[in-house]
This record gives sequence, structure tokens and C-alpha cells, in this order.
Amino acid sequence: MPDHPGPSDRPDRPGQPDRPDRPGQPDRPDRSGQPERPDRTRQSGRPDLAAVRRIIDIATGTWQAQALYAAVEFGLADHLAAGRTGTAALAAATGADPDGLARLLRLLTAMGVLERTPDGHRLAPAGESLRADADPPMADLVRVYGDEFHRAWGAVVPALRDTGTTGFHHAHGTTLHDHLRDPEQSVRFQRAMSAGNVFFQDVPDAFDFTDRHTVVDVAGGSGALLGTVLAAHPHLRGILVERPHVVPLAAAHLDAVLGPGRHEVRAADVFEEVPGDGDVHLLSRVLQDWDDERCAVLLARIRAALPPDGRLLIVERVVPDHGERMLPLLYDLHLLMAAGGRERDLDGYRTLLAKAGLRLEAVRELALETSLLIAAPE
Ligand SMILES: C[S@@+](CC[C@H](N)C(=O)[O-])C[C@H]1O[C@@H](n2cnc3c(N)ncnc32)[C@H](O)[C@@H]1O
Repeated sequence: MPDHPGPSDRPDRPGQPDRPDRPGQPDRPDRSGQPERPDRTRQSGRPDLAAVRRIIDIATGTWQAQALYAAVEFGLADHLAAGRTGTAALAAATGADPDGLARLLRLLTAMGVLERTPDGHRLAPAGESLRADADPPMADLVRVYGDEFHRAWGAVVPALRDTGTTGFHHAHGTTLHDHLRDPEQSVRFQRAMSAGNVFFQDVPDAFDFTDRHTVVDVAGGSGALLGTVLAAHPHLRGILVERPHVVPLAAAHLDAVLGPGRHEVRAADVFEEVPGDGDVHLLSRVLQDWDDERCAVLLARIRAALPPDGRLLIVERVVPDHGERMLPLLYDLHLLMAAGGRERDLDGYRTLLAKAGLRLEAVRELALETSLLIAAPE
């Protein structure tokens, strides 16, 4: 995050005369009985506009997210792509109120999602990514973030008071894990996760798979990562292990991407058993969902399954030492709202790995502030 500009950095205010500070003018008495604070606003005698603007931008950020969510729920990207570019045509197609829709379109244009044309609007590149046929289909992510997760974040204060109960539980009356036992919800969430998976494409080149034969994807979700790795390295075979209700989704994806013969999808509880017939194990965005105790159980299972020359590849967002990356910090608090999990810093991963008899061998950077941690048996 950039520092706030200091008083001398403050941008000029066009059209406004300079107001000199008023040295010598006495401060108003402090009626609160609190000690005087060095306050830039009071020192200069005028509000720190950059500071006010920063807070307003942050506080209204959720309104932009909700405007985007509305665009997705109304299917605006697909309607625009189909040539319904005027407000009247879009209102007729979506059932939205024409006045409200015109205002939504205007805001989406200012947000860089749409562009103005002489006869209406068209999709900007960001808007194109919201089309149903986009790859990745970002609408799937916006839908879940704008609905289930938005409501979970609405309970941020109670969730922070009582970290044993997630924002999701406060908002929906059930845990995310139980919610996802419903096959329809499970598919909806796997789609949302897959849409944000663009960093998977970096994994095939971030590790040397040349002399490896079988990749085991532990709690591999939709199969997107395993499919990406196997598609890039045709000599590899793959095994994906998941909860029973996710298995059909993963099998369908891998069948579509790889065809038959190179992969297998198994239903199992990975805290109970992890296949030992591979020489690379993948663990993508799984540790983030669990506390240290459960992570220790899972990593011990994987360690027991790894051959002496095996490697464990962990995909996670690593909390930076100095806060220089925003996404790991956002997702860290999001995990507290959603599943009760957490992002960890590198030392956190080193400690977890060491307890399971594994050592962190290397770290590779992937897209979207995501990392690949390569771990080897001690
Ligand atoms: C956050 S998702 C990550 C999925 C995938 N690895 C990815 O990065 O897209 C966590 C996955 O862990 C799976 N999972 C949770 N508990 C499990 C268990 N006990 N056994 C097998 N899979 C489990 C969930 O079904 C879910 O697909």
C-alpha cells in the first residue's frame, strides 16, 4: 500500500484559492479531557483531502463490487456481446428498471468494465471477462463473492470478536464446509475457485517434472491444476483425491482436458489416506482452510506417502514480511470470514513442514501474488 501523501504532497485543488495555514490561531479547547494529539488536520487548519479521499475510496469499494455483481446477475456482458447495446434494449432483455440500469451502466463505464459508444455501451476488456464463454469465466467468481461471501463479510465484526464462528456461519447459519455438501453449491463454488485460478498456468514451468512419473493432487477440487500440469507434460500420469461429491466434477474436467488413460479420480478423506503411488504430490489451497493442528495431520499423511526422492508442491498465497502485497492479506482475513482458515508467512510454512519431517526447498512466484512452495523429505 502506498503511504498517504504528507501535507506537502497534497495535490493542488483546481479552482480553489490557496488557503494559508493560520499559525498563531489558538486551538479550540479539548473538551474530551483527552491529551492533545498531533493531528495534521488541526495543525494545518484544513482537512487532509488525500486522507479523506483514501478512506472514501476504501469505504465505497464494496459498492463497486456490488455494482459488478449486479452486472453479472443481469447478464449484461452476454447481452452486450449479443448486440443489445442501448439502455432500452438492455432494460427489456434483463427486466431491470431503465433509469436504474442507465445509472449502473454509467458507473460500470467509470469503473473500466464498459466503454461508451455513440449508440450505447460496449464491453471493455475487463467486461469481456464476464461473458459466460470467457476463459476464465470471471462471472462465476463475481457471483459467489458478491452474494455468499459479501454476506459473510457483513458479519466481520462478530466474526472478529469470536474467531471460533466464521462470518459465513453468522450470515448463513451453517459452515462453508457443510454448505458445500449440497452438490449444487459445491459446483457453484468450484466454478468460482476455477475462475480465479490463472496462476495454475505457471505451475508446469515452475518445477522440473522431467524425471517424474505420477502426480497426486491431494484435495484437488475441480481438477484444474492437475489438468494443467498433465496437459503440459504428456509423460505424466495423475491421481486426484477428493471428497465423494466433488469426484464427478473433477472426473468430467480431466476427461475433457486429457481424454482417457492418464488419470484417475479417487474418493477419499485425505486426512485418513493419501495415495503412495506418486512421486510428486500437489497441495493447492488446502492448508489455508485448516488450523495448524489439522495441517499437521494432513502433512504427516503426505510425508508418509512420499518416496525418498518425492516432492510436495504447495500452492498458497504467502503473507509477506512487510505487507508489500495486498492479495495475501485480503485472502487471509477472507479465510477467517469464510472457512475459518488462514494464510501463513514463510516461517509458518517452514514450521508446519518441519513438524511433518519435510523441509522447504524452494519458493517460486506465480501470478496474482501466489507462490509455489517446493518441499522435500528431511
Ligand atoms: C479450497 S479448495 C481447493 C481445491 C483445489 N486444490 C484448488 O486449488 O482449486 C479445498 C478442497 O479441499 C477438499 N477437501 C476438504 N476436506 C477434504 C477431505 N477431508 N478429503 C478430501 N478432500 C477434502 C474440498 O472438497 C475442496 O475441493
